[in-house]
Order: sequence, then structure tokens, then C-alpha cells
Amino acid sequence: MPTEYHFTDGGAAAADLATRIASLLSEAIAARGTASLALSGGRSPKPVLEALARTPLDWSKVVVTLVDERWVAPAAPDSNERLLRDTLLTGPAAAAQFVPMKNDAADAYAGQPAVEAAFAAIPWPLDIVLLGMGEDGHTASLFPAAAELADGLSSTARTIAVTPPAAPHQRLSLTASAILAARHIFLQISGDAKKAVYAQALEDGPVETLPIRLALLQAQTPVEVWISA
Ligand SMILES: O=C(O)C(O)[C@@H](O)[C@H](O)[C@H](O)COP(=O)(O)O
Repeated sequence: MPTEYHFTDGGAAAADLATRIASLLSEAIAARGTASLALSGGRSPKPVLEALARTPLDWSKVVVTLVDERWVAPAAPDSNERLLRDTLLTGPAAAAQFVPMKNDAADAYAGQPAVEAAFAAIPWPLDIVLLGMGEDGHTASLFPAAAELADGLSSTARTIAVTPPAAPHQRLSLTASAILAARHIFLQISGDAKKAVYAQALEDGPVETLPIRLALLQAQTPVEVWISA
């Protein structure tokens, strides 16, 4: 079962989570000389990314990538790369090495092989994966009812191209095996609707229905869930 941390204030949760992540990155650098961090996009991580950006750390030893990316130009408002460049990769954390999940290929399927090849340069397994969750139970871009879900749950590749059934843009996503190989998994949840989905996902049931279960119903990798109002 995951370890849960509950907060009434989202800002306090973000500050605390950033401190926890920075401390694990420091430990990884001390132990292995480098650290790797995969971050989610969407709305939830922004305050954590802003807090992390201000955290003193030897960021030049940290390789940062994404948990998933929308196949849009890196400057587009929906780009997760843009979110990282506008938040985390400023100030001290600008010294980190960033490995994008988007390239110039015409679509995510054509672009995936080069992303997979670029991922070979990331210190592996990932030290930290920060997941979000949608109200449909998706995590990363592993969406229920997506044609690629079965592959995303079973593939030994690190990345997969996905067309979400009910969300905009083709995506590149980490696979379940890449997520579960990580040393630490974090999940951010806020709001009553997500709390209800999270509670349901903790009950035994098919991963295909609520893909976040891939992280919650396993004992291989420690999962910490940061829950706020
Ligand atoms: O790029 C993305 O959309 C994601 O990484 C995705 O998996 C996200 O974490 C959830 O959809 C939750 O998104 P919110 O935090 O915006 O609710």
C-alpha cells in the first residue's frame, strides 16, 4: 500500500513534496554521482516545480525528463516541456540536463523511436517519477480504453506513443515498466473528485479500468501519495 501524506493547504503540500524530492535527488547524487527525475505535466505539479526551481542542489548532476508529453510544439501552451521550461528549468535548476519527449517528427508514432533512443542517456532506473492522475484514472498518458493501453502496460520499452480516446493531442508516455522500475514514485492528488477515484483505485480491480492502479496495487516500488484539499 502507498504511504499517504495529507494536507489541507495545496501550497504547503507542494513545498513539502519539493523538499522530499530534493532530498532524494541529493542522496542519489551522493550515492551515484547523478540523479534522474521524470515529471508530470498538467496543472497539479506547477507549485512543486516552482518550489523545486528555488531549491539549492547540484542541479548540473540532475537529468530531468517528463512522464508524458503532448505532441505539440515545445512553445505551445499545452506543452509539458514548456511548463518545465517556465517553472523548474529557471534559476538554479536551469543547470539540469533536460531530455525532451518531443522531437520534429510529424506525429508521436514517428517520433517515438528517437525519443526511446534519447532515453538511453538518462541515468536508469529513474530515481524519481512524479505522477499525476486524471479523474478517469489515467496516469502518465496511459488512458483507460486507449488502443495502446495494453502495450503501455506490458511493453519493456521505456516510452510509447498514444492517442488518448478523450483528451487532446497524441502523446508520448512512459510505459508501466519504466514507471515501476523507478526507485521512488510520487503521486499528487487534490480535490474531492480525484480523492474518490483514488479511493476506488486502491480497491482490487483491473488496471485497465483505472491505470493508476499500476502504481498503487504493487509492492515492487515505494509509492508516496501527496493528498491535498
Ligand atoms: O500531460 C498530462 O496531461 C499528464 O502528465 C497527465 O497524466 C496528468 O498528470 C493528469 O492528466 C492530471 O492532470 P492535472 O494535474 O492537470 O489534473
